[in-house]
Amino acid sequence: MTDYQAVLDTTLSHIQPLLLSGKVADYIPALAEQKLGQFAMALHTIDGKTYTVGDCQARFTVQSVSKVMTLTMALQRYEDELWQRVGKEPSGTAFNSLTQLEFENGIPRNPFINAGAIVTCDALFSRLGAPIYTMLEQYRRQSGNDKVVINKKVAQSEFEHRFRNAAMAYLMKSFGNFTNEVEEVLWCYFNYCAIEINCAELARTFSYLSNQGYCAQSQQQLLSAKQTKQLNSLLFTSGLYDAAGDFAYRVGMPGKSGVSGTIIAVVPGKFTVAVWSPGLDKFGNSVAGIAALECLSEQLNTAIF
Ligand SMILES: NC(=O)CC[C@H](N)C(=O)O
Repeated sequence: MTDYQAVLDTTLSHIQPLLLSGKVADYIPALAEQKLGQFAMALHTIDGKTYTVGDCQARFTVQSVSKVMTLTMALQRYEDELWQRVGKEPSGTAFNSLTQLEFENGIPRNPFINAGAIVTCDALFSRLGAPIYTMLEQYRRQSGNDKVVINKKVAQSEFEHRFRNAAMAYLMKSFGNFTNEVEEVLWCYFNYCAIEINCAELARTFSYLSNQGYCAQSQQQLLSAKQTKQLNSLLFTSGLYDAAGDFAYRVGMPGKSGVSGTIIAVVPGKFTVAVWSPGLDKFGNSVAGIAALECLSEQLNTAIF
């Protein structure tokens, strides 16, 4: 039996020298208030045990990790139609790039870059009566904490500085790839990004990715085993934007990062792990977070390959 606690403890001592590396995201003023030097990591096994290290009480916003849940909820409601509106290919560009979107006629490369998540949000928006509340409730159920909230200050700050994301959404609208009111969908997207959680809750929330689509916490089959395999494959190729290849090489797991400094990663059939440390590299990925996952993967020797 693997001693996951020992693995996490070793990981923490390994990444200590990196805790002040990188820069906090400053293009969203409310996120710029995060302090360097913080770290938390939690691993949730498919038999329901959670192991933690670092400051697992600390709460942070999920940011782009929300894109995984948005896609999950959209896949519950759409079949192939969704893939007419968003692709499955790695983008090789920054998460907020506009150029490729113009060249490719308003069809984003994949659901894990901003344009792709925003169009997926638009699709979901068309199918939900109360899209923000429904999403929040889903996090509450899956995380096991019915007090999970949206950080309204972050949501508001993102909305006030929405220009790039708004440009993407309007560009998609101009190509006929947007159904609802742009501003309403953006507000919904920012609220999804601003859901506030801690590492242990986050690992539990995404435990279905390691458990063939089944969330034991909420007792829901969120996706079929096949859909889960497909989603993990897309995360592997595109979850870390234009650093997906480097992450695949170093960590060897499907993963998704967010600009709050969080990353989730999955070993199917074993566990989901969540890490958080706010210092980001130039791609917008947590420096200590990637190093921690690399260290974890080396110790366990259970990457998927
Ligand atoms: N990479 C990210 O985490 C980006 C999410 C952020 N809310 C944005 O839209 O810019």
